[in-house]
Parts: sequence; structure tokens; C-alpha cells
Amino acid sequence: MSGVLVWSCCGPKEIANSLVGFTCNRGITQKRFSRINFARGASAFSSAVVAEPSRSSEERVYEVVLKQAALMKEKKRVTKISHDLNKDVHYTNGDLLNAAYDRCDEVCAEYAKTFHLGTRLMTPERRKAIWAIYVWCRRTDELVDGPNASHITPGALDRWEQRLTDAFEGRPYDMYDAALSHTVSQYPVDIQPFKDMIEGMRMDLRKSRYNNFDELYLYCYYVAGTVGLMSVPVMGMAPESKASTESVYNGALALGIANQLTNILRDVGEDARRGRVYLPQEELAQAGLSDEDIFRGRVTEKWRKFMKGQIKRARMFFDEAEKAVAELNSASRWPVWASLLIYRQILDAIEANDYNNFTKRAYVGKTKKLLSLPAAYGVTLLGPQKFSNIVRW
Ligand SMILES: CC(C)=CCC/C(C)=C/CC/C(C)=C/CC/C(C)=C/[C@@H]1[C@@H](COP(=O)(O)OP(=O)(O)O)[C@]1(C)CC/C=C(\C)CC/C=C(\C)CCC=C(C)C
Ligand SMILES: [Mn+2]
Repeated sequence: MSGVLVWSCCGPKEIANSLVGFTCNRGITQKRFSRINFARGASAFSSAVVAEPSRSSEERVYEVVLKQAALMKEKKRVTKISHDLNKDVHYTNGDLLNAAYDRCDEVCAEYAKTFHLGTRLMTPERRKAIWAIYVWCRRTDELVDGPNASHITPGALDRWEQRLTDAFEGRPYDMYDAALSHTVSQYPVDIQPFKDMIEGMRMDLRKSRYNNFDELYLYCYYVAGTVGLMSVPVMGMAPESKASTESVYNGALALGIANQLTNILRDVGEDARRGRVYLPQEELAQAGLSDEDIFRGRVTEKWRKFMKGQIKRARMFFDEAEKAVAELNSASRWPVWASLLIYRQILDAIEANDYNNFTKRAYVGKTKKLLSLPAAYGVTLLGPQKFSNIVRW
């Protein structure tokens, strides 16, 4: 557990020290080791740890985190803009830009009602930027998950990436891209997490099994951790925050990972019907389970025990994220708390379904979702500790 604390609370010097510690430890971070041990038991993983002399996914992702945090501190982007976006014809026409953001607003309201409601407390400029990022993410996800998914090739993803670069360089292709183009000209948002999300979609095209948690972690970073990294520069940190920018980025990354792990645990049956098993093969084997058990879809004692470990690990990522939310700009905290509280309840719903995630979909009902909004507001105002002392939840 101490490793987890190191991960989220230390400053750059301690992080650097802990990374040095790693190298001496055959390239395995104490953080990763502790995190996995916490959920699964040390012996189950020691062989995987020794057998992997190269850098772990967490270390590789952590490098991106450091880079993004440095960029936010410098308040500049790496990608060179070919010209001043604010002088560009697209942006001098305020009506067109407003229309572009309005379209993002509509998509967001349609696809993610509660989240959309949650963004209402953000400043108008920030919420428009978050909508633009949301829409780009949603469209990217739809490429591989939507109705045309079977036609999507690596070439199509390459073209999508080229379009992304164009948007970042001030050459938007359509209205939604115009909103994104404007957003990235206003906030220190870097292109790397966006490219990484597309990489996650490529991974989905070529891979349907994950050998171990290290592989799954990388996938989760690509498709969801990236969302956290994209959002922080827009949400902003609280001016009074004493936390390091790196620790806030780590929290944002953790929230993305937690959400994606939850998503995977919720969708085990649905994914299996599409021939996909995201659960780490080595962990399944360690629990005496295999793909066959998943395709058969019977809730056994072995399955329950296995799921308990997986849920525990997802909750650890949520806990890690929680610590960072309070460091965000106060106007941005509400939607983040709301999304955290709602998504975390999916894990409770899996438990309430007696771990039957083969044929029963764990979901958070409308009422619970709506109740999460005032709860999130309460936590935003009081902080999680004081709030839970007042309300038992
Ligand atoms: C306030 C807030 C939540 C802001 C994020 C807004 C945003 C840009 C969301 C984009 C989400 C999106 C469409 C991602 C594409 C890939 C994807 C679908 C990932 C899965 C999301 C869940 O969607 P859903 O349940 O609809 O899944 P299906 O497509 O139906 O399978 C993910 C599980 C991941 C989403 C990840 C986040 C919302 C991470 C949010 C983290 C932050 C906003 C950082 C907060 C900062 C701190 C310091 C904690
Ligand atoms: Mn999806």
C-alpha cells in the first residue's frame, strides 16, 4: 500500500528517487508491485515481474504524465501552430465558432446526460472546451465501437490521426474539429494523449487477449487514462493547491484507468460474445479459470473470488484518483466527482448482481445517478472526509 502513496503524493524528487529504486529492482516499480500485490497476493505475480526485464507499462505511461505536467506548468504546447489561430478566418467568425461549440454541446447532452449536467458548474469557456474534447473522444470510440466498426481498418485510423494533426495545426475538417482546434489553441492541451487514444483503438483492432495486468494497464491508459490527461489542462488546478502538477495528472490518469477497468468488469459477458477477453490471462490461470469458463458464463465460487480481486484493484485506482480531485480548480470539481461517484457505483452493482457479469448488466439507475449530482456537489464543497462524516453513503 505504501507504494500507492508514493505514486500519488510525492513530489518530483521523490518520484525520481523511486524510479532509481526501480532500476535497481530489475526495472519494476515499487508502485506497480505494491498495487498488484495489494489486490492479488505477491506470489501470483513474482514470476511475471522477474520475467519482464524491460520497463513496465506504468513506467512508460508515467513518462507521458511527467511530460504533460511539465507542459501544463510551462503553459505551452509542443505542437507548433502554423499560424495564430485567433487570427484565423474560422475564429474571427464568432458565430461559426459558437455554432461549432453548440453542436458539441448537443452531442454531449445526447450521449452523456449526467456528465453534461455536471459540466454546468464549470466556467462557460472551460465547459465548452471539455465538450469539444468529449466529442472528439466519443467520435474516436465510435470508430471502433459504433455501427461502422466492422469497416474500420488501420488505414482509417491513420487518416483519423492525420485529421487530428490538422485540427491541432489550425486546419479543422468539420465543425466538431473546429471546436477542438479552438480549444487546443486556448489551453495547454498536448496532442500526445489524443494520438495515444487512437493507438488504443489500433490495439483493439489487432488484439483480443491480454497476457497480464501490465498489458491491460497500457490498454486502459490508451483508451481512458488519456482522457484524464486531456482534461486536466482545461479543468485547471486550484490556485491555492499545494499539490504538485504531476500528482494531479497521476490522479487524472488513475481515474481513467479506474473507469476503464470498471467498464471491462461490467462488460465481461458482452465482450466475450464479441470474442474478446480483456481480463489478464495470467490472473485467470492463477485463479484456476480460463477463457472457456468465461464463454460458459457460470458464476462459480472461483469466479466470485476472482472478481473480488479485480473489483478491489479497480477501487484502488478510484481511491488514488479521489486524492487529486480536491486539487482541481473548484469550478471543475463537480463533474469529476459526479463521474467518479457514478462509475464507482457500477462496481457495487456487480457485487449486487452476485458477480454475474455474464448475463446481467451492472448499471446505476437514473435516480441513483441524479442523486450522485448533489452528493458530488456536497463533496466538492466539503471534501470527501467531512462529507462522509455528515452523510453515510
Ligand atoms: C468531467 C469529466 C468526466 C470529463 C471527461 C470528459 C471527457 C473528455 C470524456 C471522454 C469520454 C470518452 C467518450 C472516451 C472515449 C473512450 C471511452 C468510451 C472510454 C470509456 C468511458 C466510459 O464511457 P462509456 O461507459 O460510455 O463506455 P462505452 O463506450 O459505452 O463502452 C471510459 C470508461 C473512460 C472515460 C474516462 C474518463 C471519464 C476519465 C476522466 C478523468 C478526468 C476528467 C480527470 C479528472 C481529474 C482528476 C485530477 C481526478
Ligand atoms: Mn465504447
